Amino acid sequence: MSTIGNSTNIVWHKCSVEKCDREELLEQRGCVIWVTGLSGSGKSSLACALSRGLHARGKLTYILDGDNLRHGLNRDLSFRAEDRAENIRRTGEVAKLFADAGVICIASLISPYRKERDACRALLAEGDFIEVFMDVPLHVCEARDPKGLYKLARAGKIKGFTGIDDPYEPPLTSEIVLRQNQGLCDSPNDLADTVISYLDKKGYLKE
Ligand SMILES: Nc1ncnc2c1ncn2[C@@H]1O[C@H](COP(=O)(O)OS(=O)(=O)O)[C@@H](OP(=O)(O)O)[C@H]1O
Ligand SMILES: Nc1ncnc2c1ncn2[C@@H]1O[C@H](COP(=O)(O)OP(=O)(O)O)[C@@H](O)[C@H]1O
Repeated sequence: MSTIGNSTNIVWHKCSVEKCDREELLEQRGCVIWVTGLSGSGKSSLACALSRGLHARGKLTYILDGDNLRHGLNRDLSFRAEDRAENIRRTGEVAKLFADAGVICIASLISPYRKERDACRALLAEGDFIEVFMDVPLHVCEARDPKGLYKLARAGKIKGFTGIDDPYEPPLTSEIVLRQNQGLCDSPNDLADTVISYLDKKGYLKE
């Protein structure tokens, strides 16, 4: 018997069908691709391009997008530091379940805090958490501003907006860093190809 969090007297129930069996069926390895970066850095665009690219190769993916999760699972959470931390924790746990199902799970959230991202990494086996840092400067994200949120934040109409008056802690040791090249950004499809090549090289797309 054990105590985990607030649950007491709970015992893990193991099934004879395991992750490796599901992976054999799917002909791929389950993992989490964690896409982090400022609002407007291209996380959702990359996630979609990646999902499309992998789908075309016959690989099963699922996207956990911050904005979308806040419509359901995380609808009770605000953008206060502790709620962002809980947002990331929950998403990390869900992503872990998808990876255990054998799915290539793409989580795209601002996830501004290093500590919480690293805690999500720690939930997965070595190598199964692949952090992708959208290293796009604030001024580029702000110029894009597709939802007009930076404008509102600059006008003081949104408080605690990441990059303006709320922190973003860039990753120090991401598996993949996607940044502009001589002031130009590759297209989402080209960026997705970089991630797909990484997955291929690491054996996550085994036929
Ligand atoms: N205060 C504040 N700060 C940052 N972002 C804000 C805020 N308020 C609303 N939004 C919109 O919410 C989207 C980010 O949600 P996330 O769940 O990814 O954020 S976090 O990981 O909990 O920090 C984010 O979406 P993206 O632009 O796709 O990143 C914003 O559109
Ligand atoms: N690689 C890219 N190059 C140029 N513009 C991009 C790129 N990726 C996304 N965008 C544009 O930037 C804006 C924000 O993209 P989005 O994927 O919604 O970012 P995020 O999910 O990080 O907020 C959108 O207008 C999108 O069309």
